[in-house]
Amino acid sequence: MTFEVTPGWLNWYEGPAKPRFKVPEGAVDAHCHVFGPGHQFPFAPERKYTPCDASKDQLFALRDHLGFARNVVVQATCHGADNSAMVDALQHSKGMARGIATVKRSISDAELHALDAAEVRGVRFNFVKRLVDFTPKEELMEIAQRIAPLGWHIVIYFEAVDLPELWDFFTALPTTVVVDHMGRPDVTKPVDGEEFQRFVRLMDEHENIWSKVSCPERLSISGPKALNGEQQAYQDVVPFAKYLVERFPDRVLWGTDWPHPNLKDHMPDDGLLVDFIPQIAPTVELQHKLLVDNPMRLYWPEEVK
Ligand SMILES: O=C(O)/C=C(\CC(=O)C(=O)O)C(=O)O
Repeated sequence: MTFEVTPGWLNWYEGPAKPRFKVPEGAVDAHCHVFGPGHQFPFAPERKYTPCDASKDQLFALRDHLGFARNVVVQATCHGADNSAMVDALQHSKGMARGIATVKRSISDAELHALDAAEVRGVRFNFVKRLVDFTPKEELMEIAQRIAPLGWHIVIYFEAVDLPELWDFFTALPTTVVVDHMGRPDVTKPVDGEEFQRFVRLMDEHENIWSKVSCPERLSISGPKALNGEQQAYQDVVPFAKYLVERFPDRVLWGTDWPHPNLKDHMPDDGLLVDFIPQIAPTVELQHKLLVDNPMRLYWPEEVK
């Protein structure tokens, strides 16, 4: 099957810079995706966008180029609940990738166990309205109850304005909960303002809630963009991510978000995105927790003594 990309689609950046920041040995890119290739792993009929292809081999080449050791491959909504492209990536990673799946209530126990055997370690619940149709919360809670005994966790994606309405559901989840992209704060509002502090309170009051301090390129309004060698990219996002890294050093994760679906303005140079990390994790100790200790504890606990 061949697919036409969504009009205006930006392809991922080819030939990224070699990062100046050397990530610690064993670093994990804890948020990235694979798309297709569409002829091998067709995109889902219910998808809200059609991306360009972004294969596992291209993902692993980027991992090596950036100096990372491992990936967490997150099921993207363009593949719906057909996890086969993501699972194929895990199976070709030589144990260096783990996955987050999307599942429906109708999934059988045998299918869940097959995903577990393929090194999936969690499910993603997406509440971003432009990306998915609505799923009733009782269905999601039923899925949560079924995956909890596997030792899996739940990744949630939502926008900051929706947190009040989702709060009770999130805080009732029975597993570790990982929030994508800091709950998508509006970075034109202050760090100590009501909206971001609501998110901080969520993490303060609930020790099972973690955050990815990822996606400055998606959240930034004023830039500058991670292009053309820029070493001080996305200044408006730095205070938000740094705040979380310093306040919750043991519950933060970082990922490239390659291949950066649905960006409209520019496609970042992934090498320069890696150079963003020391801005938000200024010490060697914080960098090691963010890039190695925390993701290893969550995704490869059997390797952590
Ligand atoms: O890549 C991300 O994390 C963010 C996405 C895409 C997405 O979540 C998906 O398709 O599943 C976005 O904001 O468009």
